[in-house]
Amino acid sequence: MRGFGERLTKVFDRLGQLCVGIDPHPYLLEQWGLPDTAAGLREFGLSVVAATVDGDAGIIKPQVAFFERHGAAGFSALEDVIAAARHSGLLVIADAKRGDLGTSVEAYGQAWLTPGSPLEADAMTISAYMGVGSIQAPMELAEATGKGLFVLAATSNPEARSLQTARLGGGQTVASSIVSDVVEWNRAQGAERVMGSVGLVLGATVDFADYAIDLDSLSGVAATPVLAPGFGHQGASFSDLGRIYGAAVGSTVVAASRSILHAGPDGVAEAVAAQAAEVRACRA
Ligand SMILES: O=C(O)c1cc(=O)[nH]c(=O)n1[C@@H]1O[C@H](COP(=O)(O)O)[C@@H](O)[C@H]1O
Repeated sequence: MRGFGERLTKVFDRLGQLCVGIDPHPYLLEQWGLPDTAAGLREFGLSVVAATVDGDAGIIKPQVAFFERHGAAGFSALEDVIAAARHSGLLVIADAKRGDLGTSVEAYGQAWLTPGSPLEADAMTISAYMGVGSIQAPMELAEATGKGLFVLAATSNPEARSLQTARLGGGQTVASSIVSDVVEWNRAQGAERVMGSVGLVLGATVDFADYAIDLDSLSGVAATPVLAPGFGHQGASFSDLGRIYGAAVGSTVVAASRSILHAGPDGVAEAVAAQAAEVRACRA
């Protein structure tokens, strides 16, 4: 069985590093001429999946919260969107940002990472702010099922800064302690891997020096993948990819949602194609 890190490497090689976010904000639905209902979200999501395939990008990231607003019908729409994406060969990162402990977080992991489950994705976002040890069960599940996780470390929202740069007893920042635990996990799973399956969320709007995050530690054997939101609407530019991510740029999933989706139903495939090409060019 191929691990998530290996599958991600293959997508990077084939199509590049752009990840298209599926964030069906009510204002976007209106702009797209769709109702803010589960049916509207289904149509929106399926259109973005088709545009991602047409625009030659390989990864999508549905924002679960927008679907959850519509309860069971919203989850049913999300199941259809994820299934269509996976059927088209896209890698799906469920942006669920779940965080819990013990058997509860284990169940969240099972919901998104178990092969054959209704919401089966390729990876999910997860919070370790109850301690990295609290997400041990989904980390083990991801390894066992060939799935991936992206653990929130230095998030793109400015209000996270004071918490995530706080220093622990040993002097490490909270964010850098999450980074080192995850890097260690990937190395412990086997040095023969090009890329590990447990990644980190490191926002593109963040100054990692301020967070005392050592980007060099993410590269090398069993590199730690990075999920990088913050481009476009939140202010970061693809042209700064190398400056922002340094040694980790080769293992970075470059995520953009509103800056693509605002192109509307008629322009979204073109917007995906343009941004995917721009990311490839910045990495060339
Ligand atoms: O986990 C995420 O994807 C995430 C982490 C983070 O630090 N910042 C962040 O913006 N995100 C998500 O990335 C998406 C950003 O959307 P845009 O700002 O429209 O590109 C939203 O779905 C956010 O919830």
